[in-house]
Amino acid sequence: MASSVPRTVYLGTFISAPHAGPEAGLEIRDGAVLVSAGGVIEKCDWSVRSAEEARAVFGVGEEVGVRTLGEGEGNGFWFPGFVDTHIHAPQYPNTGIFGQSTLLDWLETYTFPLESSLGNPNSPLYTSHPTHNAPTDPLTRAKQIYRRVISRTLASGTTTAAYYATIHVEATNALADLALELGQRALIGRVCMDEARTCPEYYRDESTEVSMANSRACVEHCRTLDPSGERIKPILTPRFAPSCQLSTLTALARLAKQEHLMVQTHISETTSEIEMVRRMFPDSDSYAAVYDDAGLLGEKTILAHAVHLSKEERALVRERKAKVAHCPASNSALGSGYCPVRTLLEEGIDVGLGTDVSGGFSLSVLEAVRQAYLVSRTVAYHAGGNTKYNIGLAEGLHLATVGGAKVVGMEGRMGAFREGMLWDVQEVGLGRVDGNGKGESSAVDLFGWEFWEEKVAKWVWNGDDRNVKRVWIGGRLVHGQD
Ligand SMILES: O=c1[nH]c(=O)c2nc[nH]c2[nH]1
Ligand SMILES: [Zn+2]
Repeated sequence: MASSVPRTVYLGTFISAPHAGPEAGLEIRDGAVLVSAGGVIEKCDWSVRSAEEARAVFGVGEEVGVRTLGEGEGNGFWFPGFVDTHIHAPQYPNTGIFGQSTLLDWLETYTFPLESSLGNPNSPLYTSHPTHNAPTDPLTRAKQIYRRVISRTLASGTTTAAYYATIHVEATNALADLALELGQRALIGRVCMDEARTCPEYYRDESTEVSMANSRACVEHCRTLDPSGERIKPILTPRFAPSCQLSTLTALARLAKQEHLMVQTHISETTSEIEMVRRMFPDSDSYAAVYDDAGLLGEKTILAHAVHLSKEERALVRERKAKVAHCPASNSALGSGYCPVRTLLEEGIDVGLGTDVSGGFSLSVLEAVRQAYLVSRTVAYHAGGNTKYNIGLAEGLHLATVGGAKVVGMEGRMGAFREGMLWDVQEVGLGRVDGNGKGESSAVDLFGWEFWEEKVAKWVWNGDDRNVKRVWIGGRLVHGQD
C-alpha cells in the first residue's frame, strides 16, 4: 500500500540483532538513515554525526527533515520493531487470569467464554460476570478490546503481529479494520473450530461448510482492505487439531494452496493434548503428521509452541519448512513444558517469538525475550548444565525481530538497518539518574557510565512501554508524539 510520509533522515544510535547464532551479538552503530516517502530505507551511512553531514552525504536539501536522537546524551537508540508471531487478540482482557489451570481446562474455564462473548450474546461470560461495566453488544465489545490490544502492542514496540481472532466473521473483520486504521502490520486469522467432541456448543462453527465459508469471507475482507498483503494479511487459522474435524483441516489445506494463504495453528503444547490427538487421529503417526496428512504443513505455516515434538516430527517440520512461534511466557504460566529452542534452531527450523496472550501473561515481546532466556537456562540445566542451550539477550532480540520476520513471511524486509528494508522501528529511551539520585519515569535507570551492551541488557531485563518513545511502521508514526 502506498503511504505518504515525508522523506526523512534519522540520526543517532542504531542497534539491531541482524545475525543468527549464539555468538552473533548486537550490531551497534552511530550514523544516519535516509527513509523514503514510501517508508523504505534508501541509504545508511555510519560515518556522519550531524544533520548537515547527513544532508550532504545523502544529497538532500532542507526539504528533507532530520530527526535526531539523544543529541549526544547516549540514552536512546533506534531498534527494529518487534514481531509477535503468536497472539490471541480477543483474549487480551484475560491477561494474568489463569489461576492454576493447564491448557485444556484453561480453554474451557477462561478462554472459550471470553472469546465467545465477542460474537455470541448468550456467551456464558455474560452470566458468570453479571456486574458488567463493559459493552454487552458483542461487536461493540470486540472493537473495544481490539482497539486496546492493538494500541497497547504498538506502545510496546510490536510493529507486526500474527493475530488469532475468534470464530466470528464480523468481529474478525473489525480486527483487520482496526489494525489498518492504527497502522500495525497484522496477520488476521478467523479461528476455525467445529469438532463437537471438544468445542462447546455455544462456541463452534456448525460444519466444515460453515467454517470454510466464514474463513473465505474473512480472507476476502482482508484482501479488499489491502490487496498487496503488505499491511493486512489473511491467515487461515485452525485452532488446533483437536478442535477441528478432519474434513475441515483438509478443506483449509486445499484453500491455502489455491489462494497461496498462510496458515497458523498450535502444535504439541502439552502432553495431555498430544494424548488427545493420538486418540482422535488414530490414522496419523504423530501430531505433526496429522497436519501433514491433511496437507497443512508448508513453508507458510506457523506452528505455535512445538514444546514436545519428537525427533521425527522435527525432521518433518524442517522438511516442510514450517515455522515455529516460541511462546515461553505461556509455556511457563500454563505449566506446559520447556521448548528446546536450541535444538529446533540447530536442526534448521525457523523460530520467532510469540506472546501468546493470554496463555502468556504479557503482551510485550520484550517480556518474551526475557522469558526465552529464562526457559533456555532451564533447558540447559536439564541437559546437565550444557550452556549451548542458552538463548542469550542478543539471540533473543534476533528471534524477536529477524526470526519473527521469517516466520510471518517477511524475511529480509525488517529486523535490521539495511537499504531496502522497511522503516518499522521503535525509538527506545532509557532513564537518566541525575547527580542527586533523582530519575525520570522510566523502567530503566542509567547512571551514565554504562556501555551500550550494558544499556541494552538493562533495557531487556527492566524495560517496558515507558521506554518506547515512538514507533514507526512503513515510515508512518503510529505511536508517540511527532
Ligand atoms: O496457547 C494456546 N492458546 C489457545 O488459545 C489455544 N487453543 C488451542 N491451543 C491453544 N494454546
Ligand atoms: Zn496460542
